[in-house]
Formats: sequence, C-alpha cells, structure tokens
Amino acid sequence: MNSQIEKLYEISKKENRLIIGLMSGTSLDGLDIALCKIQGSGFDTKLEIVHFDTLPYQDEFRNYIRQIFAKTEINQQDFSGINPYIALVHADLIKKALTKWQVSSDTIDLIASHGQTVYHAPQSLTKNINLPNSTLQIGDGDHIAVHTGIITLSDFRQKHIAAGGEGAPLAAYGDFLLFTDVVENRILLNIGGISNFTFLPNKHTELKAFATDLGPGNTMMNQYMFQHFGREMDLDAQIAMSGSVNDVLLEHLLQEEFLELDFPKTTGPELFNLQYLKKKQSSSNTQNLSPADVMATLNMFSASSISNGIKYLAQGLDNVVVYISGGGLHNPLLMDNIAKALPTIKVASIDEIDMNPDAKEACLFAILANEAVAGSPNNVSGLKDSPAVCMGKLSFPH
Ligand SMILES: Nc1ncnc2c1ncn2[C@@H]1O[C@H](COP(=O)(O)OP(=O)(O)OP(=O)(O)O)[C@@H](O)[C@H]1O
Ligand SMILES: CC(=O)N[C@H]1[C@@H]2OC[C@@H](O2)[C@@H](O)[C@@H]1O[C@H](C)C(=O)O
Repeated sequence: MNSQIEKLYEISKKENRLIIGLMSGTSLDGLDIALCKIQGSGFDTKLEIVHFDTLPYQDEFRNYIRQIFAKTEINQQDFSGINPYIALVHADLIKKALTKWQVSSDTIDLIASHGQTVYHAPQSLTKNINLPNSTLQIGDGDHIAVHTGIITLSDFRQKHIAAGGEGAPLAAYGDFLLFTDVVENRILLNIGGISNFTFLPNKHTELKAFATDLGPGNTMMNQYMFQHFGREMDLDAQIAMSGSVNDVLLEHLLQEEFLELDFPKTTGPELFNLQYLKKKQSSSNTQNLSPADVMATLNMFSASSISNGIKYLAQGLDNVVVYISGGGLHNPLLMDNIAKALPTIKVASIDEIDMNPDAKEACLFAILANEAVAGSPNNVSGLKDSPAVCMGKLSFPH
C-alpha cells in the first residue's frame, strides 16, 4: 500500500486528530490559522482550539488578489501564477505559526485549506443557464502539502456544487454538528465580507437546519473606505459614527432582487460592490453625500439586510438566540444597528457558547476535513437544502 494512504488510514482511526483549519476571506487582512484538536465525528465531534492566529498579508499579496478578485476580465498569465503563489504564501504562514506556537509539523495530522475565493458565480447571479453554478477558490493544495509536509484537504466547495448546491455557505455542516441545542433555536450569524447565517432549530422541532447568505457584511464598507480614505476598514466605525444615515439612499440600496429571494441563497462582492453603490446613488439622486454619510448609510444597509433576514426567519419561533461571529462583531455601530432592529431577540457573541468568534470559520473547515477522513455523509443528512456529502480534495506531500 502507498505509505501515504496507510498514514491517512491511521489518521482516520485516531481518537483525536490535530487539524489546521485555514480561512482566507474577502477582507484580505490575513490568513486565519486554527490548530484544532478534534475528537470523534458527526454529532459526537468535540473541537478544542489549541492555538489560533491571524497572520497578516503583505501589500504585495493583497495587490495580486485585488487584480483578479470578483473581476470578470483578468490577465490569465498572472492568474495562473497567483494560484500557486497563494499556496506558497499560505504554506509559509503555516510554518511561521507552527514555529511561533512551538509545535512540530510532524504532530499535525491534516491541513484543511479553504483557499482564496476569487469568483462566486451561482446561476442566480449570472443568469446564464447554459453554464452551471460555479465558484472558484485558489491556492493549490498540492503546493501546500509539499511545502509543509502535511496531508492537505482543499477546494471544499466543488463537491457541494457537484451534488446540487451553490458551493456556499458550507458553515451549515460544522455548525450543525457542533452547536445544535436541545432548547434554543439558534441563528449563527457570521459577518465577514458577506453576511450569512446557519439556522439550527432545537432538537425537538420538526424544522430542519440550513444555511444562507444574507447580503453585504463588511465588504461594501471596506471597499468604500479603501477608495475614499486609503484604509482597509472603518476602524471601530469612527467614520460611519461621524455621519448620518440617508434614508432615501438606504431605501434604494435595499431594493435588490437578491434580498427578496427565498432562503437559501448565496452572493458575493460580484454583486455588492462600489458599482452597486454608484448605481443606487444615481437612482436616488444622492451623489453629493459626504463620505461620512455614505459610510453611515452603508453600515445601516448591512445591518438592515441582516436584521430583515433574521426577522423573516424568526417570526413565529420561540426561544431564538442569535450568536454572532466574524469581523463585523468588532464594528460597534453595526452591532448597535442590528440589536436595535431586533429588540425582541437575544443577540450575543458566539463567545457565549465557547467559540472564538474570529476563529470560527477556520475551525469549520477543520471539521469538514475531519468528516472527510473519519466521518460519513450520513452525519449531515439532516440538513435542509445542503447535499449530504463529505468534501475536500486530498493532496499528499510526496
Ligand atoms: N475594529 C473593527 N472595526 C470595524 N470593523 C472591523 C473591526 N475589526 C474587524 N472589522 C471588520 O471585519 C473584517 C474582517 O472580518 P472577517 O475576518 O470575518 O472577514 P473575512 O474572513 O475576510 O470575510 P468572509 O467571511 O467573507 O470570508 C474587516 O475587514 C473589517 O471590515
Ligand atoms: C464563495 C465564498 O467564498 N463564500 C463565502 C463568503 O463569505 C461569507 C459568505 O460569503 C459564505 O457564503 C462563504 O463562506 C463561509 C465560510 C461558508 O461557506 O459558510
């Protein structure tokens, strides 16, 4: 037997696995690296975060990604090179993290690499029925495996699409296994570039768990901050807090077909971007707003699209608690706007149920890898609108 297959077989039989989960999101701040100790599989899964860090990207990295991210026209030669380039940067960051934590790479069982999303194209967005749903994450898994010496699973989203999904959100799988509760009807809201939630009905109802995107999270605010202030984000909402919401622009921003579609649905910065803002400013005749007022309005736009989705889901349900993760949790105005729009629903950080809000997405990919080697599609057959599959492609170091 190939020794790598034998090693994988041994890993699949272990009581505990050490898995590095990686997430590189749309905000391009850095690579989230979660070293997880995972016991069991399915509903018996127990996850402990042994170490977590976000290691920052350099400007060169950000610039390469910006050349291609969510763009319909790109330079193919550069694109071809950026795929292994990302993987090499990620492998280097993993090695740096292991050195910092004083952990030997020999002790790590698997890497679960999300890669960098460069384009998300469900048919609902492209309106092209001749081409299937598609999504593209790059940062080649073979390069990561060879350069770290660790068996790597990557490119998780393709199986989801092959089996009938849109390739996102995948959070449902890990959320379902880790956080389903006996009494609470939980909404696990993640506010990254795009906002999405997983609905986890309590174990006694007939309802089924599912996940969906909601609309913009931080992405439009970040893009506007970069264009008008040369900054990566509106740190602590300082700019948005100095402006006022323009109700006419807000109303126009909220007029979008995607926001009216039934759950589940997925989207990306391919739709929610500065061109979208420009179009809405022009239709609402609000081109002359100050940048601070635009930021206040964008902040409220994200909060409204999130709270509208939650209100729609929560109607008629008791004991609903929203647990928030992702960078949006650190934006005080966004949190305030969401809480004010949901006066009758308990809203808390996911910290309250023992998960680090910044590490959650990276951990969820570690769970997917764990299921791929030691679980079964049956473990996730209770999810609504998500195919019961194990995901991730395998790369051996040699
Ligand atoms: N102190 C802060 N003040 C305001 N916004 C913040 C703060 N800290 C983080 N954010 C926002 O959170 C973003 C990072 O969030 P996160 O890391 O969850 O996104 P991501 O992983 O890139 O996105 P995605 O989930 O879409 O892949 C930042 O770009 C910023 O917009
Ligand atoms: C295509 C893609 O990368 N989608 C991301 C993005 O970031 C948030 C939202 O849009 C979500 O659909 C997804 O990520 C999370 C981890 C998911 O799949 O659940």
